[in-house]
Amino acid sequence: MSNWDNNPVLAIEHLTMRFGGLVAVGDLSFNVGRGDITALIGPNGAGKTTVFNCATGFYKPTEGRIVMNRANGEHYLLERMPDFQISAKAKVARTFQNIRLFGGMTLLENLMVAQHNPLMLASNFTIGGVFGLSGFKSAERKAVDKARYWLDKTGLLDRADGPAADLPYGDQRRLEIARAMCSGPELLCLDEPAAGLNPKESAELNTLLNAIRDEHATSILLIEHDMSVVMEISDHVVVLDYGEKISDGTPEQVKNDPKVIAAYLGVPDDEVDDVEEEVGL
Ligand SMILES: Nc1ncnc2c1ncn2[C@@H]1O[C@H](COP(=O)(O)OP(=O)(O)OP(=O)(O)O)[C@@H](O)[C@H]1O
Repeated sequence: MSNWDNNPVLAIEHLTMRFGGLVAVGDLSFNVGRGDITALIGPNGAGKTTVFNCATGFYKPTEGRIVMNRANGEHYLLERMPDFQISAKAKVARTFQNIRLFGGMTLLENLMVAQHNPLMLASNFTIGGVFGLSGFKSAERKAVDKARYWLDKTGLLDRADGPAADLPYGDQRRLEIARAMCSGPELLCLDEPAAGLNPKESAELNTLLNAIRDEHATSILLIEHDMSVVMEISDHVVVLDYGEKISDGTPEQVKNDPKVIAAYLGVPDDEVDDVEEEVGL
């Protein structure tokens, strides 16, 4: 039995999301294995971002359940939780397809904002911070250390005090990942992390994601169009087309699935062999 069936960190169960008459996601079920890198792939408009938006509290699904199984044995039904609790309690963090950093803030400040919840608690909701109580000071020191750790891990430490908006695109993408990691997630959801990266940056991203999985007990669910990234680092691949799952398995299984090839080439299943021969696959 596969790790994702045996030990799921996230279970998507019969998820449906309708926008008026449009079914963006229809009766979708799949698991994300604990400790796996899982890729959610599919042609444009297949429903990938909608799944992310449902799992991270941006959309309330029309139907279905999304269950987060934390390592401490707690279970959370994400479709019932507001987004700030999904991050704080269920320990799910995400990045966006279009980068959303605070451009006018420094890199370090961006990572401190991500730790707002523990800092607010340590400050007794501001009072402790204003009077400089020791509990707050120690929490603040820990938050700075954590921010510096992730800046180092993402190769951005030497720019810690510069504005985020001045970073090149690839660095901004890594800063978004560092910011998400500062919230201590057990599941990290990445929406097209390799988009716009050059081959060297893509290879560095692969190393970073492997390190996050292996050294920080964080499972990863990513949406990605770059097949070199997907095939190289994923343990598990789920393929969507028109809001439905058409394939689910190891990268090798999915790569050779005629339904997947047909969806990507935009041809019916029974014409796949002919088209493959034509394009030299
Ligand atoms: N807020 C919304 N209101 C109406 N329709 C939406 C909304 N969000 C998504 N859709 C529609 O749902 C379908 C799935 O979109 P979604 O963005 O989830 O696809 P995707 O697989 O992430 O695509 P891409 O790879 O292009 O990012 C599309 O037809 C899209 O137009």
